Amino acid sequence: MVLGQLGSRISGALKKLHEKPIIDEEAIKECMSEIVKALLQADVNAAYIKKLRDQVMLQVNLEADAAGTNKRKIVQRAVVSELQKMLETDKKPVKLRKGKQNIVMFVGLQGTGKTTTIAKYAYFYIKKGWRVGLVCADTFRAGAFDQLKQNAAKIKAPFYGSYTETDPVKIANEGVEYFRSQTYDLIIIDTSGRNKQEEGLFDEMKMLEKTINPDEVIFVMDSTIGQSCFDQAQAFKNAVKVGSVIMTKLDSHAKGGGALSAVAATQSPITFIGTGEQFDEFEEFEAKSFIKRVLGMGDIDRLFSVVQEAIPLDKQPELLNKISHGQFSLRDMYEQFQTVLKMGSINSLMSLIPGMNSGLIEKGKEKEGIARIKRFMCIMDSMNDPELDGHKQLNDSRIIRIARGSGTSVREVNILLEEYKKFAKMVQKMGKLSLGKANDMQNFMRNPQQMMRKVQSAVDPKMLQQLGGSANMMQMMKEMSKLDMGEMMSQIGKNKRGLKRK
Ligand SMILES: Nc1nc2c(ncn2[C@@H]2O[C@H](COP(=O)(O)OP(=O)(O)OP(=O)(O)O)[C@@H](O)[C@H]2O)c(=O)[nH]1
Repeated sequence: MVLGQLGSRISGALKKLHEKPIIDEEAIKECMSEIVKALLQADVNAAYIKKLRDQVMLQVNLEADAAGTNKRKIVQRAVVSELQKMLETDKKPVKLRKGKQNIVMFVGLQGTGKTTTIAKYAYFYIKKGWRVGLVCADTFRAGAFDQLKQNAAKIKAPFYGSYTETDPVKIANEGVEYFRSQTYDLIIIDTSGRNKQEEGLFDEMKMLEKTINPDEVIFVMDSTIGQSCFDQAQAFKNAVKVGSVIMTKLDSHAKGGGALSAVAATQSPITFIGTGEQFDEFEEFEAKSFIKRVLGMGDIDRLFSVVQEAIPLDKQPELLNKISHGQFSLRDMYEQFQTVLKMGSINSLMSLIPGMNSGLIEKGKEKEGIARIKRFMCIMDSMNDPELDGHKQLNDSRIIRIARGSGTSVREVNILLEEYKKFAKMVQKMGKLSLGKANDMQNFMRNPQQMMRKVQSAVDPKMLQQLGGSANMMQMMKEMSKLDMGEMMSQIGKNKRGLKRK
């Protein structure tokens, strides 16, 4: 999780407060002083920190007199709410609509990660089924054309640009017209950057904005400069109609907290954050969810919507039914792999679960895992229907043929079949425990210890270890058991209705 260090220091200070036998003024001051230090180190503006501290103390003093109020809870609630306020803006970003030809222009200085971010942003919409076209109107930097073209090829998006044309306005116009005529949902324009803010850049941005009249202008900001983001964001905002901001490189620097709060202070809504160099290292930003995740409090609402978006609504009952009967074919495994790939980063998914350590799977290992899943899927693409549905066993000659057809090796096909057997066995055991039935999920929440023992006997020890061991699973279940089931179920209902509308 981005800003993990800041989050663990704040949650550590709150935890220490929870452990104190008496919560007096001194204990609260001590807790707040640790939080203040952590925020200062993340480069958050001192005036903001002072406001946050004063507001928390005010809340404690106001509410503590009411009978039965728990000071620990008041402090925690006030800290979360003040951090949230610090990252929120009243202004809402433009909502793009599929089916409408949305034109989005990206602006930002050189090296901030603009071109990479464009590919991430396009990929985000392509995964949702949108038709996205990319236009390179950066005629300033020599390598810009090739870089965007290569990125476009990687995400399988069409690209428009010219090696020889030097007028960015002309290219942008032609590119927009080209994708418009082909009824694309989203047309993204990459524009030039400069090493520093200068009039030449702003004049070019203004000309482009006037000519192509974009629905949205997105400013890409490098978060590693911390608080200085304020001046830069303000300068771009004054030059063109910046509707929203994407912050990059939040994975790589301690100053991220300062950068986020500084941009929010310009009243520009932050819509996404970049958390790595890969195209799926990109997260939607929503202040409350972000704060809860940074503090290890999870975000169950978002977890439900992510899972439900990934598993099609009509497939959900079918899947539960199959698991509860212990059935699992190679085709089911293929579909599960598809779901995992659609859900994006496993680590960011983990951070949505309360109490779950989001850095559980090392970064490099996660990528290896995804590459392996993709190879397994290639192998399964070379199988025929009876083999995928478990109606026909694979003999040696078929295994050799499948390995050749998928460009893999016999050894890899055998590894896949071994993995499949382990999965199928686990599903069979889960079926016997009826873990898949919805009402048993409630027992799961109510009596985590008993259910934990059942899970331990069903889950492959290696997989359990990957999830942080049984102690971590236990903690996660305890946290989940604290949640209000009624609220969770109603949330599922809400999300289902939302999905049906699409
Ligand atoms: N760690 C990390 N690196 C990133 C992120 N986003 C982009 N980068 C890297 O930042 C560097 C600069 O990114 P580019 O996309 O080339 O920068 P740019 O802003 O398009 O540059 P110009 O086209 O010159 O304006 C590249 O090495 C990217 O891989 C991020 O979220 N995290």
